[in-house]
Amino acid sequence: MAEEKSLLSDAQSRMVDIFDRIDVDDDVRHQLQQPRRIHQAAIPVRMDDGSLRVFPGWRAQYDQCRGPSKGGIRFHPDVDADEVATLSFWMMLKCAVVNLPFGGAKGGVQVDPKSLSLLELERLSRGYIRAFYDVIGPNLDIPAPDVNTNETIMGWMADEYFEITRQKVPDIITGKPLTMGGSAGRTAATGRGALYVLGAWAKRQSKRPENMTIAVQGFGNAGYHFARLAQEAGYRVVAISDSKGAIHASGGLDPEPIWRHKNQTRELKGMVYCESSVCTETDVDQISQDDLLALDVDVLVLAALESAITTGNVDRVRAGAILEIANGPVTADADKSLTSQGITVLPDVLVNAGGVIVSYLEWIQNRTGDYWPESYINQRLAEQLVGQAELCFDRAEEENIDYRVAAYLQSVERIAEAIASSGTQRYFRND
Ligand SMILES: NC(=O)C1=CN([C@@H]2O[C@H](COP(=O)(O)OP(=O)(O)OC[C@H]3O[C@@H](n4cnc5c(N)ncnc54)[C@H](O)[C@@H]3O)[C@@H](O)[C@H]2O)C=CC1
Ligand SMILES: O=C(O)CCC(=O)C(=O)O
Repeated sequence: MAEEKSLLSDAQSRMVDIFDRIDVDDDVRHQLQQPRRIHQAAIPVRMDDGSLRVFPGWRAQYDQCRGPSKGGIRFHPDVDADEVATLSFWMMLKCAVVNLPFGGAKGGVQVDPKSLSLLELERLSRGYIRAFYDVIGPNLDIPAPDVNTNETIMGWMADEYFEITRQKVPDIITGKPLTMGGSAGRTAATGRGALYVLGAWAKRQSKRPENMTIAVQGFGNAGYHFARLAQEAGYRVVAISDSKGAIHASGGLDPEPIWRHKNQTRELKGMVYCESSVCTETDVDQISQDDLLALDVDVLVLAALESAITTGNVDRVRAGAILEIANGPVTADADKSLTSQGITVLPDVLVNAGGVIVSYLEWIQNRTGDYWPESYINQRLAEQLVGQAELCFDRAEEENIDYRVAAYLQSVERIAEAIASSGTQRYFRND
């Protein structure tokens, strides 16, 4: 079955159509078929009880032809080399689609971070940098947060890098705490950017936020900030899920108190759902996570993990459009099915690029020492992301192609140009 392929082959299968549509040199095709490097390490961690555990970790660098590679670090029990490589491939496409001077990378550790104490988590984070400090760098490969990592972890990692290299180089990692050179606006940037892309698309469709309902799968950094800002912008957020369960209220949910409650109890259930007049507790139903994906809403937001929609559940989707905040939440075969059902998909490489755009702004601030207020960051984010999204939307309309194909074309054309500019002999030196 197609969906038993590795994640990377599934992701790569979308490139066939792209290469058929543009005149790309064979060298480029070959170069984009696999990551340039995947570094792997065993990361030893002394546990609080004195025992030693060793966690496998990876850093994949897909391509660096447009600049140093960029991408987050994920802590999750399912992380493996295939997943990290695939995420680095999507990072490469993402940075190019929004025209950042970066290639693509991603890192990960196979671990359940919820089973670690805070000190164990810090030792693991520092261990990751000890394992990979010589293959990352401000001009080489710049990590950032991803699933189950956050600004605290980026702070520990940056500090470990400073200790090893004896250099205060804040541009080594983005998504850091403000006190260590982090950028205003980075924490909410992925959700905010996704809202900007949704808004630009909705405007083209003459749809108004007040008339649109939204269900959000995944209530972490990206999903929460998206839901909060969407509600503020007038959209009605009617359902939210996380890894433990899902809640639904047709009158609308209030993301902020739900987030506070979740942070205190780690659960979505049993809380005061609304502080505003959106709904009362009795209006809220507990539903299954699968049922959230089948809700009849205007926009289904996928903000959890890869392969949320597969050929196994795609027929249940009733939303008018899908907003992909997660990386790779729809498999290639499921994507074809959505297109044939007439369901619009706003693709991950564009929708979730707000995070890396603000990471880029953080990197610039670190390199210049000139720090900017959040209002200016959000303005730059909007200009860069919406500007590039409009180019994709225009192309999709002009060429009658879906948004993912338009985004991939925009990206691959830029990458191919950079590869061409690097010359044809760089892999053939006798060194
Ligand atoms: N944090 C960032 O800046 C960026 C994140 N992304 C992508 O967005 C997605 C989410 O990332 P973050 O919010 O940072 O991670 P996070 O770790 O903060 O949150 C992930 C959320 O997904 C939920 N989840 C996991 N499995 C689920 C399931 N089966 N059903 C429903 N919910 C489930 C978790 O409970 C958690 O609420 C990932 O695909 C990530 O790669 C993309 C661009 C940037
Ligand atoms: O902020 C960054 O550099 C990368 C964020 C990330 O991992 C992603 O966009 O998937």
